[in-house]
Amino acid sequence: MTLAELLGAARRKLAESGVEDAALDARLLVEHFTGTSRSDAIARPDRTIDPRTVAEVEAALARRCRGEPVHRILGFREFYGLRLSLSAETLEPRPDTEVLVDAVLPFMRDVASREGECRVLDLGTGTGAIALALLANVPGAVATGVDISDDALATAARNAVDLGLADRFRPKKSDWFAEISDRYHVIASNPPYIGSNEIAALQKEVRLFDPLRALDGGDDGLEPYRIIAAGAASHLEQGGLVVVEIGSTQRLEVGSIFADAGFRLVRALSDLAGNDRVLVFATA
Ligand SMILES: C[S@@+](CC[C@H](N)C(=O)[O-])C[C@H]1O[C@@H](n2cnc3c(N)ncnc32)[C@H](O)[C@@H]1O
Repeated sequence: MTLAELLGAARRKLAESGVEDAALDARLLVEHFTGTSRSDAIARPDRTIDPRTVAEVEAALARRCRGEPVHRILGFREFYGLRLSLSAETLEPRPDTEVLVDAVLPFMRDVASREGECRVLDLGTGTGAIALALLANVPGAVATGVDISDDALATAARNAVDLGLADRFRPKKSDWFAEISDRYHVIASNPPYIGSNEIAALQKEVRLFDPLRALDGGDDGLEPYRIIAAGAASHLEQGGLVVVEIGSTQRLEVGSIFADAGFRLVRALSDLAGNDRVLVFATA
C-alpha cells in the first residue's frame, strides 16, 4: 500500500465512523506510525508502507473509531509548544489552559528579575503542563508540581527530564496543600471542576479517557476551589498571585469563594472561544 492510499483509506474510515476531525486525525495517526511528515505525503505519495506498519495504523484507527482521543493513541500532546507524554492518570492538557500560563508569565518574569528567583506551586499538576510551560519561559523560576496520583507525578517528572527542566521541577505527592509547607510567589491550579452528576453527560472522549480524578470537582464542581482558597494565604509570599482555571459558568461562584477567603480579583481572562476561563487573585 502507498502512503497516499493509506492516508485516503484512514480519512475515509474515520469520516464514516463520524469522527469530527477525520482528516486531521487520520494525518496525525498515519504520520506517527509511518514516521513520515506532511511534506512526505506531498513529495513522495507513492512511497510503499510495509504491511506491519499498515496493521499498526489500522489498529490505531480502530481505537479512534471507538472514541479514544487521537493524542491518547499517540501518547503525547503539545502544550505551550512543549511535547508532553500522557499516561493513564493524566488529563490531556487543553489549549484553553495556555491562557493561564499567559496570565502569570509577565508577573513571574518581574519577580525573577527583582528577587533572582520565582517560586511556583502547581496544584494538580497532571502531566506537569502548567509548571513546565512556566519553567520553560522563565529561566529564574522553580516549581513544585503537586498531585494525588503517583502515575501523574511519574509522568510529570519524566516530562521535566525530557524537556531539560528537571533541575527546576520538584514533583510532590500531596492532597492539595496537605504536605506543602513552603511559600510561593505564584500558586497556580487547573483543578477538577466538573460537578459529579455532570460527568455522565460529558463527551465520551473526555468521560471514558480522561481520568475521573482529573474531572470530578465534587457535588457542585467547586470543592477544590474551596480547599485551594482556604490554604492559599498561608502558602503565598507577600504580593504573590493565585491563578486558577475555571469552568465557563463558575466565575461568580469561584470569585466569591476567594473573596470570602480574603482575596481580591485582579484579572479575569477568557479562553479562545470567549468563555470565562482564568481568574487571577491577590490578597485583599
Ligand atoms: C484538571 S487536571 C489538571 C492537570 C494539569 N494541571 C493540566 O492543566 O493539564 C486536575 C489534576 O488534579 C489532580 N488532583 C485531583 N485531586 C487532587 C488532590 N486532592 N490533591 C492534589 N491533586 C489532585 C488530578 O490527579 C489531576 O492531575
